[in-house]
Amino acid sequence: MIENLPVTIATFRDAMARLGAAVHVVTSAGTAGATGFTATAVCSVTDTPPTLLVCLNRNASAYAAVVENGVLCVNTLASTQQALSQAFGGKTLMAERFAHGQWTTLQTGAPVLHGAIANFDCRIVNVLQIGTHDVLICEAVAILSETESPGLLYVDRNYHSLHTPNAGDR
Ligand SMILES: NC(=O)c1ccc[n+]([C@@H]2O[C@H](COP(=O)([O-])OP(=O)(O)OC[C@H]3O[C@@H](n4cnc5c(N)ncnc54)[C@H](O)[C@@H]3O)[C@@H](O)[C@H]2O)c1
Ligand SMILES: Cc1cc2c(cc1C)N(C[C@H](O)[C@H](O)[C@H](O)COP(=O)(O)O)c1[nH]c(=O)[nH]c(=O)c1N2
Repeated sequence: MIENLPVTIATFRDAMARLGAAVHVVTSAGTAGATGFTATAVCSVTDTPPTLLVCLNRNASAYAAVVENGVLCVNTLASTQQALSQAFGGKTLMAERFAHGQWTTLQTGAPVLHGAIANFDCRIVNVLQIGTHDVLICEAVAILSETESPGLLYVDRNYHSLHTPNAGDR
């Protein structure tokens, strides 16, 4: 039998760090005000109806406002937008986070980031509590997708560009 690692928070995080993930700035606005946070725990659930999930730590400063607003926008970052990931990734004052980037709105009023590779404007339709996190089940009501720019990848605790070299670059 192969010797396995003890399952601790550290071994779980070290193993999870090996998984590459797209980086998103998840924003919200409404009666509780504008808020946002960086997330990699985002996943497609079903296309009928078009549904994503977003995992949000209940200790995050954005948590209460996101749940009260009941809407959010998943802004999937381009490789040139690493500074936004850092600004929304913790500790920065909320007003300062939105000083980075240019913002508009679509259907829900959640801030929509200009230059993202995709924007999913969503209503939160269900919430599951799992441990420290809420799993937000989100139905997309409007989408923008800009396919030209390479995406931003987070893996091994570092950022990378998802630029795929074409034949001319090799
Ligand atoms: N799902 C999440 O809540 C999540 C995901 C990624 C990063 N983060 C946070 O971002 C910061 C930097 O992360 P890092 O990747 O550089 O190093 P890290 O060692 O804190 O995390 C490594 C990996 O473990 C997972 N992870 C980390 N914290 C988690 C949590 N509380 N719940 C579930 N999964 C978690 C993520 O996949 C992460 O990429 C940390 O504060 C981390 O907690 C949180
Ligand atoms: C690359 C990367 C990826 C993630 C995060 C961070 C970073 C840098 N964070 C953490 C989250 O962005 C951070 O906790 C919030 O911004 C809350 O910080 P404040 O409580 O506002 O300081 C995060 N948090 C969360 O609840 N779900 C997630 O999927 C992620 N993913």
